[in-house]
Amino acid sequence: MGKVEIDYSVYLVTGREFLPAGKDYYESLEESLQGGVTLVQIREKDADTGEFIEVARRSKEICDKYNVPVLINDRIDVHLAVGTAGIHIGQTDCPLPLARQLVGPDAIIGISVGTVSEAHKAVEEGADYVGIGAVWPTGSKDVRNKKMLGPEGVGEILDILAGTGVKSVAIGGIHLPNLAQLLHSSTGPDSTNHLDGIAIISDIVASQTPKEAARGLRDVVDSFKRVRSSATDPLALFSVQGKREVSVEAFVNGVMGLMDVVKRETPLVHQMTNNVVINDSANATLAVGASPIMSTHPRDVADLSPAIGALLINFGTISDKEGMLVAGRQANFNRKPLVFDPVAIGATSYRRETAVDLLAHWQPTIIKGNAGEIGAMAKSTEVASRGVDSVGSGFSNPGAVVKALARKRAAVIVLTGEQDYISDGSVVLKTSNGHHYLGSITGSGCMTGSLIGCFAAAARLDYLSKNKAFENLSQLVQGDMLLAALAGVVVFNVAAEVAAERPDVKGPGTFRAALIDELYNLTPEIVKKRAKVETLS
Ligand SMILES: Cc1ncc(COP(=O)(O)OP(=O)(O)O)c(N)n1
Ligand SMILES: Cc1ncsc1CCOP(=O)(O)O
Repeated sequence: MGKVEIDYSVYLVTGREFLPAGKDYYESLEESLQGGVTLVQIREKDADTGEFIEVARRSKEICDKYNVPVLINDRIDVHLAVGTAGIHIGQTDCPLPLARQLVGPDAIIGISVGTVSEAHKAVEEGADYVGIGAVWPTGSKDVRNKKMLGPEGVGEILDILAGTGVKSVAIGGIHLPNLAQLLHSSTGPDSTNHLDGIAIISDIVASQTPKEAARGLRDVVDSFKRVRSSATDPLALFSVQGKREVSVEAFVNGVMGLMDVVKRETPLVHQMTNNVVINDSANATLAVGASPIMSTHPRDVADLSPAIGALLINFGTISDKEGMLVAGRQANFNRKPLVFDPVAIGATSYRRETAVDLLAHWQPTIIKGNAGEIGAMAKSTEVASRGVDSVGSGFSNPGAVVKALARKRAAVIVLTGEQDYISDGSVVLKTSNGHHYLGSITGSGCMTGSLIGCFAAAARLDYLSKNKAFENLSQLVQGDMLLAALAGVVVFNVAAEVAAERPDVKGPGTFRAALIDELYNLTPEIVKKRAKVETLS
């Protein structure tokens, strides 16, 4: 007979105890199938054997109408009694080799894994698929004593599965707002090694409208898979109008265009930044024509999210972690660009842990840092940091570092320094503007982050004014975020050059004031004349 062909895209794990009041289980199951659930696991934690068999039998009848296979949680006897496609077992259930003997070669066996070594064992023992989790906290299972994997942990397990033929779903705390983040951030750098699907209890079962809930999840998974299988643009993290022209002229023209858009649209740029630079960042934002809002309270940032053009999270003084968690999640949910500036991330273990925690909860669109910060993000030992500064001579091949990190993180990476390197994982740009005074004032990197936020907001608005919203539902944001990052870097550095040349600028103090003036006075034509941009790939 052979194994049943399984589509793991949206895998419903049932749970009668999570149904909303008054909702019938079988009705909910059928609606979720109509919404696009591709696989169902019957999970009955409190039912007697007879009741479990009856629920599984009736559930299978409904699933058969939609050609959707059924698996049984834990209970091999129920699987055999009902004749389902297979079973799902946990680490403390019947050992996989014994389960295989009992169910035979054609049954599907899935096993839960939460560590790399469990994944290795699952591969060796011939699992058909693994359920990787828990990704995030969940109310549907007691996982309090287990380490939450986050998307990065899921990615580490996916690396083990590469080339083995073992399929994968992630489980635990997955909902529509964090789904695109999970899919992108768990994917390996070569873009082929991604989740086959997601396993869901509450987002579907606890919904009054399971059909819509399942449909929403399925649309995102489908578009993610479509984009990932496209040979032309495997990353496709954000939308660019038409095919990108990779030429210096096109990029500089694009920067000029975004300068106009910021002035015209005056986007609101929410900045959670450190208290050393807050005033300079707000003034730099105003100077280019955008509007800053520097709010930090978790309740306030959640309310703000729908209204903002972009969010900047700069954790220089890390005092607002709760607010940063909420703001980032909301930005992902509302599909607003999120610029992450992991200031001095390599300097302390608290900073590293905070970054890991933040990145487990939201997906940045653009990550900006100096060599020490990007080195820490890339887990490179080539460049170390001391406080907020980098030490050492820098990366031997900075272009390769930003490109690899962009692919790994599914984000645009900006490496600032004497030369700046920017990549979306496909194109690498190098810019060489700026002035040494920038190293003599505090907050120049932070202001660059703020401006990247302004241009990211503009890029999104520009895209939305010319295109339909979200044709590709797995994309995190719309608009050309590589261009936005370039604009932030070039505009800031060109303004610094112009400011430094002024006769009234005598040193860092006068330079700082002149910098804001020159950001304010900067025209696209000046940028065109002065921009030193190269394409490296
Ligand atoms: C697809 C999928 N992945 C993981 C689990 C969890 O299984 P287990 O660890 O056995 O815990 P229980 O579900 O039995 O509580 C799952 N059920 N499905
Ligand atoms: C069964 C299970 N195993 C790990 S997390 C989990 C619960 C998933 O439920 P939800 O989708 O509601 O978070």
